[in-house]
Amino acid sequence: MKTGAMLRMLDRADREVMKLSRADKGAVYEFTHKFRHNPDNPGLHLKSLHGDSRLMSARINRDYRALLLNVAERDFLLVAVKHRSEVYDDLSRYAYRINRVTGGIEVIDLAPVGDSIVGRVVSADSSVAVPAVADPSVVEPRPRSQPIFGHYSDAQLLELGVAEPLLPQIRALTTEAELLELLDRAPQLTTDVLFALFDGKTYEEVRAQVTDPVRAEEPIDPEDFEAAVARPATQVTSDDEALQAMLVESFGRWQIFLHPTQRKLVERRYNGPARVGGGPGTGKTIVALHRVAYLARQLPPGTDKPILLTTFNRNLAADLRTRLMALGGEELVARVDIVNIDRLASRVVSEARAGGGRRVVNDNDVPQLWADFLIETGDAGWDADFLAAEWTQVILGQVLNSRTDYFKARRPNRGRSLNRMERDQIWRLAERFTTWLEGQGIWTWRQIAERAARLEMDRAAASSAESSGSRHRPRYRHVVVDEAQDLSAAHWKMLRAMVASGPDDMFLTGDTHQRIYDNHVTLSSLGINIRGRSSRLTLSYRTTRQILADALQIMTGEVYDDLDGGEEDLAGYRSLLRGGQPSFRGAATWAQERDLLAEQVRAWGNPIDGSVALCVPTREFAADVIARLEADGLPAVEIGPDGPKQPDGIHVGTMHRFKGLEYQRMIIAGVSDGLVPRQLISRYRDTDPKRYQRERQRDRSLLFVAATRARDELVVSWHGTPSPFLTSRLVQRQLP
Ligand SMILES: Nc1ncnc2c1ncn2[C@@H]1O[C@H](COP(=O)(O)OP(=O)(O)OP(=O)(O)O)[C@@H](O)[C@H]1O
Repeated sequence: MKTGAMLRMLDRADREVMKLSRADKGAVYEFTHKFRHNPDNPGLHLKSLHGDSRLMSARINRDYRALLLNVAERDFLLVAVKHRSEVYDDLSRYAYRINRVTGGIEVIDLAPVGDSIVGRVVSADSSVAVPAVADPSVVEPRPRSQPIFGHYSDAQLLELGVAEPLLPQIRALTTEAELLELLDRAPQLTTDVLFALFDGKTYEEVRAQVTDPVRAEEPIDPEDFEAAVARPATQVTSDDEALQAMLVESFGRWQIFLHPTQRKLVERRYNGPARVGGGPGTGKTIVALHRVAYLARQLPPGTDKPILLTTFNRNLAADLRTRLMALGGEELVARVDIVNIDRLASRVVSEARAGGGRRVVNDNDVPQLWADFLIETGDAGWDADFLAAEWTQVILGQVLNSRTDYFKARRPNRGRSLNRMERDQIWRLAERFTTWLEGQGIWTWRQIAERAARLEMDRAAASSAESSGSRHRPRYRHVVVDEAQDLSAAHWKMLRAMVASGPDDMFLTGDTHQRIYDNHVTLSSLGINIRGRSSRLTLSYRTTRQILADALQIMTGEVYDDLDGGEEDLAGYRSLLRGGQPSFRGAATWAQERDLLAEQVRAWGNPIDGSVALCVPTREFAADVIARLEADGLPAVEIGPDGPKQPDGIHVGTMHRFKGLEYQRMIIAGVSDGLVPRQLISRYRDTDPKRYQRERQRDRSLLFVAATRARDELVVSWHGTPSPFLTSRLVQRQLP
């Protein structure tokens, strides 16, 4: 006779468990272990409850009881952990239903709105105002008695996925405070739909952006709990190890509970390269990590590393390693090559001994090197900046083989066109420049990427020419790339050559709105065809709705690409988290602005636990801010190329350094005209308008990235005239 049982935990229950004392958490773990072994163990007191026929309770310890849904024979779902005094009192307060849209199991708290003390105090205040348009920062008064969702029929709300048992309460909502109270405990899809409608989205927009992405593909039987528990919309954990990590060790919810949209992307079989886009904080990196774990689970056993996980820079690669370790431990990490893209290229080059012992110089130095070269060789007539960009982006960037290739090359985003004679001159100059660099024993990361791409393409060609049993197998079975928007064409060519074309070969995550290095590519022209396999995440897990709305203002009027020649926007980008409005503060001078910063940090209680960061446009400003904080006796920690030098202290860094980081509170300072965007790009305004546009967009993205690192609070400050990226609506909110 079989004595064991399946026991899964619903994501909602884990929130309750996390609030328990260490000893009680331990008891929950013991309980789940025992229960799985034998639910009929008399010590567990498993029994049915009144109310819902599937609802049962079992004893965790003296004080706590587990509420379980019996989804099928010997198959249980832990839906809540309650103090024994609450278990019998409160049963009618909760309903357990299968959502007719997603097919997932939802726990619905039916407590009346206005029951909480906060709810009563706030909703009694008739001056409460509610926003009526897409920007939650815009507040317009609404008469107290008008129902908020009066324009929508029950059928419409249900079609959007709102939980049916909540309809009477939703109908009665008349104030924002009541809505917020209800949404605090409503199922996630209900919250998401109601917020979106409340923010002024149309019914059709909400259906397309919020509901459709989580809609189950098959028809839903609202009584079939066994099918429901297996759907991605029921966020559960089932294995002991995950549960133990949750209960005993510190863990991130992302390690266990994926949003249904995220899970679908992770577990899908793709017929070729796939791409996941989406705004900041929507969990693209999380999806990339889970995708790696998912792919690793399908691999035959071995000790090799058939999966490559790469990203743009060093600190992000280090962060991926840490998070992958948290997700799957040593066993998973052992099967994955985690390396940033430049280091990968440099490894390929050293393996082939193609580096010739040259020292690598920073790509930012290339314009100066070109200028030196032109002076030394007396070649007038060409602008060093122009040549530097043409060399890096077109000649090296596209891995052009010959002058003939260069004659034919497309030069997207490069501004002025070049005739054949000019191309001939540039090609020859580039050849001489390369020799000149070599003579000095130096080369650039761009050159390394180009060399590595060439080596890998040759390797792939050799392997396809050889018969089976070839020495040259593709390096990887799967390639997963995070921050894909920042890779250059040469990087893509190298990666393409490292993995054989086929199902699940490449998985890319990234957001072109966050492109902060000047790399623009069309993937299909590089042999990476993502057509029909491109998806987008839209729900931010990081930033509040208020921060997000202001960050989106920064992006006003700009057009972004989809890495494949088309356009992409942030439609549907939203958050369910709430907080205060970001503050905007202007000062007359930089010295006064620094005082403002110090005052703000003081107002936050001078927290030095690494939860606060200050972001500035240049290194000089960073040095000034560090000095100012230190004058106040505060430990300031610079964010270097490998991330913050220490976890504690107040972190200070330039905008570029903030990619991939997250802070509870952030100040972005020096957001002044002439600094953001950088003054020096104005020289391209007339001479090279396309370049001007590109550089301006890049600076805008830097500010957007910085603004979306803040989880709870954001302050933006400037001195003199504010940056043109701050719309008048934002500047008008300036504090005195
Ligand atoms: N399913 C989830 N459950 C809980 N937290 C999540 C989930 N998905 C993402 N997060 C959290 O949201 C935050 C942002 O996630 P992540 O870094 O993956 O976003 P991203 O889209 O890569 O952001 P960016 O584009 O800004 O780099 C992280 O703190 C992450 O832990």
